[in-house]
Amino acid sequence: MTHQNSTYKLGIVGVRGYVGKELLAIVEQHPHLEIAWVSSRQLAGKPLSELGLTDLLGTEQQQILIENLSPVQVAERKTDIIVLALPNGLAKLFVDAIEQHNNCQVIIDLSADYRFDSQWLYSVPEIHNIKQGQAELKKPLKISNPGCYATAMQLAIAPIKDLIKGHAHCFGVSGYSGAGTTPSPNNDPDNLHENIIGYKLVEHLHEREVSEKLDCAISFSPHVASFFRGINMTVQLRFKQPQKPHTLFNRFNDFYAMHELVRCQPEIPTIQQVVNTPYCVIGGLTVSKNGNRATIISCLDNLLKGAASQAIQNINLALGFDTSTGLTN
Ligand SMILES: NC(=O)C1=CN([C@@H]2O[C@H](COP(=O)(O)OP(=O)(O)OC[C@H]3O[C@@H](n4cnc5c(N)ncnc54)[C@H](OP(=O)(O)O)[C@@H]3O)[C@@H](O)[C@H]2O)C=CC1
Ligand SMILES: CC(=O)N[C@@H](CCC(=O)OP(=O)(O)O)C(=O)O
Repeated sequence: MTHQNSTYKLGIVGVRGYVGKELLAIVEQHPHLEIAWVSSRQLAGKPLSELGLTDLLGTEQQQILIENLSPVQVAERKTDIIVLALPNGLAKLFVDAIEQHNNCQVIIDLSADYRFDSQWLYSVPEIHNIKQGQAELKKPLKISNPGCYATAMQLAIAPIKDLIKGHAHCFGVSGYSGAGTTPSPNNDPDNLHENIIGYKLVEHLHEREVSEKLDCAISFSPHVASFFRGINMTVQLRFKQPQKPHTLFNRFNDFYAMHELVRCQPEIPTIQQVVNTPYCVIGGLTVSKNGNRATIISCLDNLLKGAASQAIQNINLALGFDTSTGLTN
């Protein structure tokens, strides 16, 4: 039974990473969540203060030691919620152990490993419905958190997907934190200096993710640029029937009216508007004179609405809290 004054214990595997660290910062401010343990191989034995969140952590919390926990050690701890913030391909070892020990209510995986697995809930909370309090019904409730680009695309397309003819064409530009902390050409400062680089120009995993989850054909070309965080997603659409700008704009306003973390505006949104926030801003809707085509832009912070704050939205819903609990002041 969920109580509005309950506190749930949460553990993070992969706390050194960009997303793990954002999660820790949110949990520290959340009224119903508290950190039970955090795991990182490289930072094992170091105090939490090593992560540099000193404004958020009390003096005692700063001294909590980061551990290097094996899958079995993670599973043995009695923890209400376990968040896996690991690179793709590593979750299964942890998931198998957690399921065997049956000590936790919710597992949430940030990677792409379970996005197409019918045993897992996939949820952009404004589009796919996690029923409030669902964690009580199934133990553990397994949630696969959507990808960052995939979230930006789905939020920009969902309200008008039934009007679209052919593919929606999506041109995404991400900050280099999207490529994680493991060195690669896509997060190499020299490579990115004064630069923007396209990659996986067809068949990026998020192309399939959006086409399947939204049941709407899309094509997607990702790019990475020299800024650290944020995604700008420009979506070009053709319509089955000519459309008027105000009809389309009203669709967006109506679709997101009850969802405070998605904002619609006439102006073109920018990454500066969303960085360090849990919001997605959709705007700049421009329709051709004949009404046959339009372009729209969505912007979000890849580490927050694209990952950590969206995970918290899903955890909130699973536990029976309002989706934005702990994310807005
Ligand atoms: N960055 C982004 O914008 C987004 C990322 N995601 C997904 O979230 C997940 C985390 O991403 P991100 O934080 O960027 O990744 P990082 O590369 O920044 O961090 C990865 C984390 O996993 C740990 N780790 C790496 N290898 C292993 C291993 N073999 N065993 C145990 N722990 C390991 C690392 O810590 P240590 O080496 O100390 O153990 C680190 O804490 C990824 O699956 C990513 O695809 C999803 C949406 C957006
Ligand atoms: C700039 C950059 O490299 N971005 C990453 C997206 C990160 C993400 O959303 O990860 P998963 O969906 O794989 O969990 C990429 O294109 O793979």
